[in-house]
Amino acid sequence: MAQAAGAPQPGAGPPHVFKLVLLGSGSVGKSSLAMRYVKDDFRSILPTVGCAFFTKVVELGAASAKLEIWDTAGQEKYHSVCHLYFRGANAALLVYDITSKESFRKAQQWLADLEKESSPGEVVVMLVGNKTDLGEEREVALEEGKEFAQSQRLLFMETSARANHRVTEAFSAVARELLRRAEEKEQPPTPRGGARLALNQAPAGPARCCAR
Ligand SMILES: Nc1nc2c(ncn2[C@@H]2O[C@H](COP(=O)(O)OP(=O)(O)OP(=O)(O)O)[C@@H](O)[C@H]2O)c(=O)[nH]1
Repeated sequence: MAQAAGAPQPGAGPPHVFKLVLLGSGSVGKSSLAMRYVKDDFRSILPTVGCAFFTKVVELGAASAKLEIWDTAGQEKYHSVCHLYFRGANAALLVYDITSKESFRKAQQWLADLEKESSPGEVVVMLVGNKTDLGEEREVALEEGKEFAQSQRLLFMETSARANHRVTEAFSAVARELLRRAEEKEQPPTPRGGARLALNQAPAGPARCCAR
């Protein structure tokens, strides 16, 4: 009998559930990225008040992950409230607008705030430069984003929610890294006390940059 689309494979466990927060200044496109990813839609959205919530199951080969996506308000007046949403986050998309140097500077502050609320390396963070469709107004060079991400050992990608450029790739790359860490945690300890990466340890080697 044909299996319903999206039904779990026999023997596969329930999907891992991960909390992912979208962080960044007002108007950088956090809600638009979430809307594009979850509903494949782009439309004018009012500024977020507090937080919006979406879920999406990502199929990655034999494994699947359920992302609980928390879209936080970027406007300064909501800043203090946003800290509440950081708690228990497994991943963060740290979004800036490539046409706004200020939003890039603020992303660095958001990272510092996130680090205050979590142990080092505990959260998978991807730096996202959004609005690549506005290339002519670009204020933040691709290299600047890449270099900052590398220096902080973050994943990195440039996207356009409007043009649907690399949005799914960004969320999928984060989900893949979350699953990789979860599977690593589930592995039995290696014999003879061999070295194994701690769950909260970033993988060795340079940060994986996915920018185009
Ligand atoms: N050109 C272009 N505009 C975008 C893109 N993503 C978002 N926008 C526009 O940027 C504006 C802000 O988008 P939002 O998604 O509301 O931004 P936000 O970061 O969620 O804003 P807050 O809710 O205030 O934190 C809207 O006018 C969007 O249509 C993009 O990739 N390209």
